Amino acid sequence: MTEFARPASHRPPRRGLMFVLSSPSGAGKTTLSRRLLEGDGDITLSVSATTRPPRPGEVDGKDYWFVSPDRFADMVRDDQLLEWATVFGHRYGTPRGPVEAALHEGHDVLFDIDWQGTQQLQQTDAASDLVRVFILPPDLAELERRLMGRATDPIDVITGRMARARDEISHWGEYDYILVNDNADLCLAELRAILKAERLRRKRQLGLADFVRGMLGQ
Ligand SMILES: Nc1nc2c(ncn2[C@@H]2O[C@H](COP(=O)(O)OP(=O)(O)O)[C@@H](O)[C@H]2O)c(=O)[nH]1
Ligand SMILES: Nc1ncnc2c1ncn2[C@@H]1O[C@H](COP(=O)(O)OP(=O)(O)O)[C@@H](O)[C@H]1O
Repeated sequence: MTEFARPASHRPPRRGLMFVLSSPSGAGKTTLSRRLLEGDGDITLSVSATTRPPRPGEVDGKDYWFVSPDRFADMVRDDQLLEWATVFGHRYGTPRGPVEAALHEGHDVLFDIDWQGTQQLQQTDAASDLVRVFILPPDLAELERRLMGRATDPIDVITGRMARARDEISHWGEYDYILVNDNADLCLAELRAILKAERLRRKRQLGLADFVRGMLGQ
């Protein structure tokens, strides 16, 4: 097959996009986002702030910024969060500074946030930069098996997460893409395909008109 290759230096600069992953707890978004980030130098994770206590193995500043309720309230008051919500009795929010800096530099940003946060981002000026992906489990029994198998939460917390799963899933219609995470390799390949195609959208190619004019000598 013939490839119409363009040298990278001839590519017009691109506008960064906001890649949102939501799912009921346990469907696999943390696993998938880690793998997506590993193989892609153009996208960075938005590390959320949360008042939830760290799970074993979670690292402050990498998985989350673990903050006190008072600190979180200060961040809200000082408008340091792009969006925030209460989930499972704890507060979670997206620090504004790192996201704005990454987008400004033309990098994409990955968000692991719930439907409430996604709705809030949708209402900002950045709505046209949003790509919203919802990840479904194959079924609810498998979701529960994954939460149990992850073994990071006590049984009452797992019960709470299962109770909220239906509510989270009911928001699937607010997303651009719906994936079923049955086979993680397949789901990852689908995520990569979405990201690749979204990056090529005309509206994200800054300076495209100049690029084409230059090509045509106009
Ligand atoms: N709105 C919002 N939701 C968040 C944020 N960070 C995490 N969440 C959501 O909070 C929920 C609970 O996250 P977590 O306690 O890590 O549990 P997990 O989803 O089972 O790994 C998930 O639905 C996350 O997507 C955030 O910054 N904003
Ligand atoms: N496709 C899959 N098949 C089987 N298990 C999976 C799959 N994807 C994720 N898991 C497992 O399910 C559990 C929950 O995944 P996780 O990524 O923590 O979910 P979330 O971040 O959505 O809460 C983890 O133990 C993970 O290894």
